[in-house]
Amino acid sequence: MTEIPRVVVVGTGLIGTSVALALRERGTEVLLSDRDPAALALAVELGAGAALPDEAVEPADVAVLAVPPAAVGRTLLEAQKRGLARVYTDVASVKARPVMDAVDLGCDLRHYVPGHPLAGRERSGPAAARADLFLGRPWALCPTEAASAEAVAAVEALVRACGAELHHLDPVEHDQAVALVSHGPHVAAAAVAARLAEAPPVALDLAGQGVRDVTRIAASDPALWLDILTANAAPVAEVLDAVAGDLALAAAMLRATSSAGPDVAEVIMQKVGDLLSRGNTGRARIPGKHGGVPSRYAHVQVVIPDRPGELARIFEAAGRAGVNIEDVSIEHSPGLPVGVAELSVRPETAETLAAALRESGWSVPVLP
Ligand SMILES: NC(=O)C1=CN([C@@H]2O[C@H](COP(=O)(O)OP(=O)(O)OC[C@H]3O[C@@H](n4cnc5c(N)ncnc54)[C@H](O)[C@@H]3O)[C@@H](O)[C@H]2O)C=CC1
Ligand SMILES: O=C(O)C(=O)Cc1ccc(O)cc1
Repeated sequence: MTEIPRVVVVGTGLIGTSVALALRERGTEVLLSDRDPAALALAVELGAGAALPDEAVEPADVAVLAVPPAAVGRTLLEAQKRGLARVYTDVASVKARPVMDAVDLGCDLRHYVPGHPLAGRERSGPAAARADLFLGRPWALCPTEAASAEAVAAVEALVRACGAELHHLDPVEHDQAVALVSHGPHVAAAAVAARLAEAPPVALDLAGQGVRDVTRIAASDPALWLDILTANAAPVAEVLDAVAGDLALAAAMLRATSSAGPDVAEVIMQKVGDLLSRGNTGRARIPGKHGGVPSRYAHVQVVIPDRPGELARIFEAAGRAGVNIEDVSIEHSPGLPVGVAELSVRPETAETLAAALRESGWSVPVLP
């Protein structure tokens, strides 16, 4: 029997639907609600749970509010008025503002445990949801002093059921931390990606993995991120000032070196070298860099020629081998004759798939 038999999820976008899918796998009964009927219908179709009826329901163990930060306070108030659950949590990327809103609106703080999973994607909506999104990822809980021990324990059980790692922080400390590790980097990624908006095709054709890595999160929903940045403005501004300072110094040094003699140029460039070295140090301090994020799937990489129908043929070959493809991503640079498809499959089927694809003529690197 699962520790949390019944959960309500309000907001069936990327995060709400991912939470619901993760809990469904553990046998939790999930009721779903969203003001957007299409988002709700798709989440239900994906197997994330059943639609919350309009009439009164037996209170769930926990209600997860997975709506944008500015909507958390009001959504909490409405959910508590309806008596949707015994305990409430949210997943918003900022914590101090939603807590303040909840206080100002007179919400019941004893049964509210603010939370934030540090896992997500650059895509929104239920279609992007994944049951394994939170596996091994940090999930911050920021209970106020008013929160009851039982409420905290219930939300802790929900976080563990999603496979995430618990971190307890104060809301203000949380917001400063995420300014550094999430919100500041987001704006920096957007600034780098914005350079490409008007870049000539000849430059874009040369884009490799580096620029893709640095700009991936720049593809995120601007409306959601405006909400996040508005709610965490001062801490993010501080991080951006520091990044801008480093960039301005690097630009000044690069400009100076082009007109300096070789000896002076070497001294000037040392400043840029210092920044690159500090970058190495900072990057090395990110936990989990060796193990990466745990995933329940094995990943089979296939080199695919850039011609119509190639993916369909791979799927057919996988089907003939009796292997179900759980997910697929493609790395492909326009103009290059080949790309790499990464097929996510259950680990016990990876060798079968690799062998079947090799037999049909595809190049499949040896599995790790
Ligand atoms: N996108 C990400 O990678 C992450 C997002 N978060 C947080 O999770 C929350 C949800 O974000 P996503 O799932 O990415 O967004 P999303 O846009 O995919 O989903 C949000 C859903 O909430 C619904 N919604 C909006 N206002 C509502 C309201 N007042 N009442 C009921 N439903 C409402 C929308 O219709 C939408 O279906 C946000 O607070 C965000 O800060 C947390 C971690 C990661
Ligand atoms: O896409 C990613 O890798 C992210 O890290 C996304 C993300 C966005 C917002 C959050 O509050 C937490 C994580």
